[in-house]
Amino acid sequence: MSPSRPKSNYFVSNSSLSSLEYAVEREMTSSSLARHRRWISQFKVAYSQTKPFPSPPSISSTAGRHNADSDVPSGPPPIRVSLTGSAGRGVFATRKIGAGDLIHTAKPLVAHPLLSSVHHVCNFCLRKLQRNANANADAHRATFCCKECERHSKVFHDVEMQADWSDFDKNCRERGLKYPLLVKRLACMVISGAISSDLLDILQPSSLSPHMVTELKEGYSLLRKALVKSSITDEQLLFLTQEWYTGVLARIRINAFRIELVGGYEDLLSLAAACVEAEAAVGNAVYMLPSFYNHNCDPNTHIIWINNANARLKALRDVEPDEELRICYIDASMDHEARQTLLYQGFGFICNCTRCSSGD
Ligand SMILES: C[S@@+](CC[C@H](N)C(=O)[O-])C[C@H]1O[C@@H](n2cnc3c(N)ncnc32)[C@H](O)[C@@H]1O
Repeated sequence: MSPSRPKSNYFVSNSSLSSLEYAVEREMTSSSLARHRRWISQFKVAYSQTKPFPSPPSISSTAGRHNADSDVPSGPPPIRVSLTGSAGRGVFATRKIGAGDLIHTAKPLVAHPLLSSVHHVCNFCLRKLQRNANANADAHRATFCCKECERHSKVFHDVEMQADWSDFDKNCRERGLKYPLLVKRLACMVISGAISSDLLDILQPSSLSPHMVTELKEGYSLLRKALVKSSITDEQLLFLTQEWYTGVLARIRINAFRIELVGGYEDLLSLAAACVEAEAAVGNAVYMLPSFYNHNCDPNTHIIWINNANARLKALRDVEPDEELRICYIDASMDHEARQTLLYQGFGFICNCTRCSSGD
């Protein structure tokens, strides 16, 4: 998604699913429920077929002092997904939530490091590596922060390793594209049998400009070529049509999060440096539940990443039961006109939040 959302399942826990499903069902009329049954069942598929990022290994002083999962509340998250009046589906509080409370965590459906970060972060969870991967090591070998991430990455890594991605990556690098990398990873996950090719269908797609469609055709052709040249069979590639590629990219564009880690003191310093020097992000990821959060320029919720791509949704102020939880997709410090332009060009809507309505 560019402009990137606050610069993102594997998901919440399994136990949360039943309560989420219950909350969704309770809110829907029978006809809208029928329409949404498909995505409810896809929640189940995704929950059962994808593995969550593992808990971080023991925290070292250089990796930061926070344990991203240490204060994860137990039990189902206090939210439900239902239709809003004017912004499609949204996430609502089911009870009072206090300012600063952790609402829920979410693990990526798919994550990928930026090409400039591949040797600096874990190829699975995007955790910063203690030391950069050995520059002399095989440039094609992915790096992982721990054995567990290496094991979990089997859902895409074995397939990724069979193909030569140099042309595909070169195209992304030259054009500054990051979302095709997520599509490539998803395609490898489908080929390995870890996910179904329609996993992202429940997410809202963005519309694509003619320029994007042209760019996309090239990305599709390079992806297909790389896989066809490898030992992947024609049968395994049946799903990989241009229509599939376009549908996935259109959903990623509007639902992906740009991940900036705020681990420890060192990360804070590098973030500060990145503000003036270069890219602060380490990668991009798509989640399920966080994709249903709508935008507000004065949000009551925010999403943060501490040590890795596991997202944490936190309340910024007290939230009442049934109040919609909204995050800010863009840099809220921009002026009114810049925010409106970015939201319209990136997400296709005109923001009429209280702040925008007052011209602030
Ligand atoms: C990430 S999705 C959010 C979930 C989405 N409403 C759904 O039904 O899946 C982003 C899309 O939601 C809608 N949206 C989000 N915030 C909005 C807002 N403040 N006003 C109008 N539409 C909004 C826009 O269509 C936007 O492209």
